[in-house]
Order: sequence, then structure tokens, then C-alpha cells
Amino acid sequence: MDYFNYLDGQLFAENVPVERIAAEFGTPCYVYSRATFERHYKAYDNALGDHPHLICYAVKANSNIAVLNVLAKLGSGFDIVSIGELERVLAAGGEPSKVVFSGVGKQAHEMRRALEVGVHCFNVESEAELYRLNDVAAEMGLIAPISLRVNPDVDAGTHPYISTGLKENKFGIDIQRAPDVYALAKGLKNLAIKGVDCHIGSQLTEVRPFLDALDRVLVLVDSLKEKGIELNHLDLGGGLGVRYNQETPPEPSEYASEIIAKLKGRTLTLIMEPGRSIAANAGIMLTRVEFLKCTEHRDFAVIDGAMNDLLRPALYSAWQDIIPAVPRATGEKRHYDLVGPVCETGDFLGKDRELILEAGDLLAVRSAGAYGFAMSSNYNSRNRPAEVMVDGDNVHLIRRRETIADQIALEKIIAE
Ligand SMILES: Cc1ncc(COP(=O)(O)O)c(C=O)c1O
Ligand SMILES: N[C@@H](CCCC[NH3+])C(=O)O
Repeated sequence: MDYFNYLDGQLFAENVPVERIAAEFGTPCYVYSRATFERHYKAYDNALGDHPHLICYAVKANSNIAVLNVLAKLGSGFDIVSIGELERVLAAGGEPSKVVFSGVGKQAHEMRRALEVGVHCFNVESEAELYRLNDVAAEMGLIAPISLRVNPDVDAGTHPYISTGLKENKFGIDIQRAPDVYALAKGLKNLAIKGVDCHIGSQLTEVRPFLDALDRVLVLVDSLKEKGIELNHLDLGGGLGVRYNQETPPEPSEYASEIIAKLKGRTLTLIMEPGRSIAANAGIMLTRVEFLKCTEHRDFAVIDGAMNDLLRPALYSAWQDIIPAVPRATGEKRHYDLVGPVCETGDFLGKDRELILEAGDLLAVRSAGAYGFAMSSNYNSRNRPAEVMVDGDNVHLIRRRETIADQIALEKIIAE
């Protein structure tokens, strides 16, 4: 459920017609719904109910500080993968004590900063990282809280680029080797073992792979306990999918209840790191049709949004719904490829979409709140879009459109 709906023949974001937003802020433009972010966060919080839990929204999905702030106000924690993300969380008023630090390549300066502000836990992905973290903590005279991210070798059944829990993936520590690595961590003086972590992939549309991973992780948890290593928390990562097209992913309530049922008798705090399932359907990207170009072979609608603004279709052949802001009652229906102005054949946001269009029409690309702006670039020297947050009747500009001056501000011509 989201708050982008048609009313009297035009698309609204909460109580505001998206045409009005496009007229004021231009296109392409990302539009987020605060009520939808809140609804999605609360769906997790309610689903986890009385079970001790911490929801750490995955900042990578949408890292605008206004988004982080909306979630922080609800009590959200954050999953970060870089110091840049940590600084965003702090700038947004997030609590460092609710931050988990994931990622395969944490640098010493990043560890230092995370220790300085006091993050909740480091999700450590290799032995080399354990040693580095222990050294950094020792230099600072601190104890670093850690979990090991284990790789349970389960098939998440998702796109190969976003599957992370298989043996051949770069992520985590092979679960078979995990007991030895825990023993190693136990022997390092400046580390404190807190939990275990696993994240098997993104856009999962079934609970089964999560449960398979959990079964394997619980075997590990129990075997560690026998060896005197008792864990406080279990971090199951993110990964719950959303509906882009015909998918029917489980609701957080269904997902959470099946997970909690498996934990019976164990006093483990549950940490979850949802990104997409909180942010994706809380955002759309508005784009306008520049030209219609109907050829013998194909009908193109050339739009002002492109792969640099929203990369997912080009990168994963991802399908995102594209709908008109004001559907036309009459006119010729055609099957359009919606293509941007970037000089790449892969620059499309949708293919073969049946629409009635005219130049100047405003379109909304749905489910663009996650991995949308966050993955945008300046390719072809295009200014990245504006971002706005709708809150009831109000529209807040939360990132102004870039300018060419912004783009070249860090560059310099060499003398002579
Ligand atoms: C470690 C980690 N946690 C959480 C997430 C968020 O995943 P999702 O957006 O699928 O919920 C990711 C991204 O896949 C991740 O790599
Ligand atoms: N960026 C991806 C998901 C990767 C998740 C990060 N581990 C997407 O748009 O679907």
C-alpha cells in the first residue's frame, strides 16, 4: 500500500496532484511520500511486536537525509556500509547506538569514526577485517562490538547481481568456517562478540530462503553456545521484495511471524535491515515526454528521464511500472519504448508499454523510492534530479536539482 493514487482522473502523491509538483520543481524529479515511509516502517515494527528488536533501515536504498530523519523520528536504527552513510545518519539526527556497520571493505578511518561515535555493532565479513578492527579499537583504547556476517550458502532465487548468500559471492564468512572465526574473535582483546549476521540477497519474493538461512544460522548459534560463546542478537539483514509488476512478496507481518516462530526458546534480539521494502514504493520518479518517434520498427517515447537518473532498468533489465499523470481518455494506444536522451542503447526506463501519449505528457515511474536517486550519476553531464517529499498537503524540496556549476565545482583546468 502506498499513497500514490488517482483521484478525479489525475495522479496524486498524498494530497497533491503530481502535475503541480512537476510544474513547480521541473522534471525529472523524485517524489516521496512521508506517509508511505512511515507506514512501511511501522509494518515492520508492529510485525516484530514484543519480540526484542531493532529495525536498521538500509541507508543505501535511499540516503536522502530527510528520509533518514523521518525514519529516525520513528525510532529507526540504520544499516550503513560506508562512513558517508554514517555521516548522513548523524546529520539526519539518527542515533549512532542504533547503527550497524556492514560491508566487505571497511577502512581503518571508517572503523575509527564508527568507534568514536559508538555504533551498535560491526558486521565483520572476514578474518582480515577482525584483525584490523581489533587493532583500531586497541589504538583507541576501546572495545569494538561485533557480529560475524556468515554466508549460509542458500539460493535466494533472485537476480544474480543482487544475490549475496551463495558460496561464490564475495559476502560474509563461509558458515562452515564460522565457529573457528568466532574462536579467533574471542581471543582478540579489543573485540566483544555480540551476535551473528546474514544477508542473503535482495528482492526476495518468498519467505522460504530466509527460513533456510535461519535454520543454518541457528545451528551455528546453538553450537557456539555449547562452546561458551553466547550471542545477544541475530541480524537477518534485509532483502524482502516488493511488488514491481506481478510479484506477490510476503508482507513484513508474515515474514516476521515465521521468523519469530523459529526462534522459540532463544533469547535473541532480532535485527533487520530492510531497505527496498521500506523505500521502493514510497517514491516515484516524474518524467516528461519530449518527443514521440514512431518508426517502421518501433515506437519510441523520448523522455527527459534517463538511465543516469534511474539505473535499475538498464542495469538489471528491471521492470518498473510507468503510468501517466493524467491518463488520456482518447487517442491512439501504442506500444512504446520509453527511452532517455543518454547515448547508450541500454538507456530505457521501460519497453513495450501500451500507452496513449502526446509530447509534453507527464509520466510517473513507480517504485522508484529505493535504489533510484541513490544509484543516479552525472553520466552525459546530466544534472541529477530534484527530490521532494510530500507530507499531506505540503511539498518539501529535500534536494534541489543540480546545476552545471555543481557538476564542475570540483574540477580544475591545468595551468598552460
Ligand atoms: C548488508 C545489507 N543489508 C541490507 C540490505 C538491504 O536490502 P534490501 O534493500 O533488499 O532490503 C542490503 C542490500 O541488499 C545489504 O547488502
Ligand atoms: N541496487 C539493487 C539492489 C542491491 C541491493 C544492495 N545490496 C537494486 O536496485 O535492486
